[in-house]
Amino acid sequence: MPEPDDEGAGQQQQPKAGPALEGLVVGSYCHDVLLRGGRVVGETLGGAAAFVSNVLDAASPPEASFSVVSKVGPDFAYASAPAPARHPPLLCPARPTTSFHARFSDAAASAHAPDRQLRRVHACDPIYPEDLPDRRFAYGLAVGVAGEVLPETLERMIRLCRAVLVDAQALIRAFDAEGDGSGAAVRHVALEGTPYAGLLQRVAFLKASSEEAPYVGVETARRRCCVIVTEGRDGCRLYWDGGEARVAPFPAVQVDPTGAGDSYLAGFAAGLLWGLSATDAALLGNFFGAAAVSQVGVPTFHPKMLQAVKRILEDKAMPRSSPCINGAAFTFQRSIMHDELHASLEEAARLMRDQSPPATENGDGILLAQEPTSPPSGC
Ligand SMILES: Nc1ncnc2c1ncn2[C@@H]1O[C@H](COP(=O)(O)OP(=O)(O)O)[C@@H](O)[C@H]1O
Ligand SMILES: O=P([O-])([O-])O[C@@H]1[C@@H](O)[C@H](O)[C@@H](O)[C@H](O)[C@@H]1O
Repeated sequence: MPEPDDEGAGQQQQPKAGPALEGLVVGSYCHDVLLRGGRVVGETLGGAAAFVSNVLDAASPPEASFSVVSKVGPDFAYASAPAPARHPPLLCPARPTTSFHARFSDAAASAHAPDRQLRRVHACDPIYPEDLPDRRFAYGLAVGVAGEVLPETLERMIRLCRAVLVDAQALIRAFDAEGDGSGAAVRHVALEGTPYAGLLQRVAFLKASSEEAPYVGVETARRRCCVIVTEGRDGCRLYWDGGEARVAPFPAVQVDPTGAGDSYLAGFAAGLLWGLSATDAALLGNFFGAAAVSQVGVPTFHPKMLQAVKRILEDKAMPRSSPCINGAAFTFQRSIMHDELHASLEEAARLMRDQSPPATENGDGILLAQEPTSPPSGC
């Protein structure tokens, strides 16, 4: 696992030490407009920073903390929402808040939402290296959605953080302005051809959806860092140099796929913070990804469900001093308690489902409710 990378830092001032288990989340909050069949059916707080902060605040170990570096314009409409209120963004007075239109077809029903057509309508300023706090962190999450995490910013994150986890959408998105005022269509470019490719060797985990995976080049990337491919309702797979694992999902009735990948990555990071191996931590990723799709926008978690999850993690996780996110090296393989952990979390997931009203198509609902998925047999 990479140490905070001091490459080239010799001639620069060394960053100060930070709290033992402090994380750094880098990516901007945004405005999301959800359209179904051309009709606006939802306007919500968005941006990976919102979904990630939501899960880390809910599921991190008590001794962990994190800072968020995010940028918004004076038009930001969600300053009082829990995540931005707890982790205030930087204000860019001369720029609009980043905003996306997520268009779904009338018949949208897929967990991967391949028919989710994204358009970036506004983009706030990028996040520059100098915007990052000058201190060391146990881990960093590079979670840009609109290209705001620049290569030089990711490079500085690598120097500041003991381990960096990256969402591929921060690296491989391109934006094709249509010129008709409807914003820029979001498409993907091959990671190998971007300025980020050379940084992969110094990243600990790279997460990509199955739609993004072909642009990442899993077989090449896995030789540089652990690659996680999320597969919607089918869970996820981990690929590292020397092994791979499939991790079963949790049942969910999908009403809005937005933020599933973001919530997954935050749940995964929280699992590492609890001392779980990467394959076991992926269960927590699947758990919070499933929670995210069960609600429109940034999900709220029932306190009883969170209590159950924390009891499980306190009971099953390794002592936090174990070599994981703040140790010498990551453990990738599933542990002997993997299946038991899945079963316990599934019990907690039932609490969440019992507490939230069934998803229905009621005009305000984003997408058709889906039958809860029954997880396939273990890996
Ligand atoms: N319909 C669903 N049912 C259960 N879990 C889901 C569903 N959709 C997503 N998830 C969970 O969220 C994770 C991320 O979702 P995915 O759609 O693959 O990512 P992204 O949002 O980046 O496209 C999945 O690996 C899975 O664990
Ligand atoms: O759904 P997901 O891929 O995990 O992440 C989403 C981004 O892809 C999207 O650009 C943004 O507008 C949403 O708020 C959310 O962050």
